[in-house]
Amino acid sequence: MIKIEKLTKSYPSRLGPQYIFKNLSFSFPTEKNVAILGKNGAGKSTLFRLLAKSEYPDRGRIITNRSMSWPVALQTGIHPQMTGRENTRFIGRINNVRSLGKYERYVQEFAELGKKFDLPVKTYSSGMRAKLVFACCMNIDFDVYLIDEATSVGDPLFRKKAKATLKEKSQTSGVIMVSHELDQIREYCNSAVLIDDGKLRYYDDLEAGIDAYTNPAPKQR
Ligand SMILES: Nc1ncnc2c1ncn2[C@@H]1O[C@H](COP(=O)(O)OP(=O)(O)OP(=O)(O)O)[C@@H](O)[C@H]1O
Repeated sequence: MIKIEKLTKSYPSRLGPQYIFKNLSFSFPTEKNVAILGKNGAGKSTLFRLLAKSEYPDRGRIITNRSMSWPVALQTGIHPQMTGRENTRFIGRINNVRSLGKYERYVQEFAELGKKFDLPVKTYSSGMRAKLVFACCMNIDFDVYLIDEATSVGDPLFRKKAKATLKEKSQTSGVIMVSHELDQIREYCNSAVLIDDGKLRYYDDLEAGIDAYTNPAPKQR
């Protein structure tokens, strides 16, 4: 169960508070993989951050009994001064990974960083950092993976592996995905939530959701 209850979220601005969601209530289906759709600025990333609890609402709450990954592309929780290995252990610990040694070995192998796994992350290229975060996330068994453009991680070889891993996860766990790439969405999702004007509309059929997103009905004046 992932339930949004009477949630309000705004950001301060010079024009006064900008409301993204006002008193929003919504239930995510748990047996489906959900694509979050909406035009630029609709609030997809904001919703993602709220789901991941990396941001808090002004009012209201999100209730869930499912474990959710952090949004992979955000790279939150990575400490530049710490090495890849230290970051891996830290992430494992805060996510209650049982066998930290095994987790560390899996991440090291998956991330393909070689000796640099023992160097501070601040010395990594952006692709290396992204690979580390992706490896840390995919090697934890979450109920739901929050995916934001994550399959564009790394070089083409790594990307192939990232896609295959994500495909496997999408068949055994839940996926909530934000992407403007419809091909990517079709690969991992089978339903959609369309954000429009601060409201969420659920489409049990992905294609119906994509159609509503790409061919919006004219707005009433
Ligand atoms: N930290 C912030 N401070 C102020 N305003 C913000 C902040 N983050 C987002 N916003 C505003 O909230 C609204 C929703 O932004 P969000 O990034 O969630 O949209 P999005 O649907 O993910 O857009 P895109 O498709 O362009 O990535 C936008 O109007 C944006 O300007």
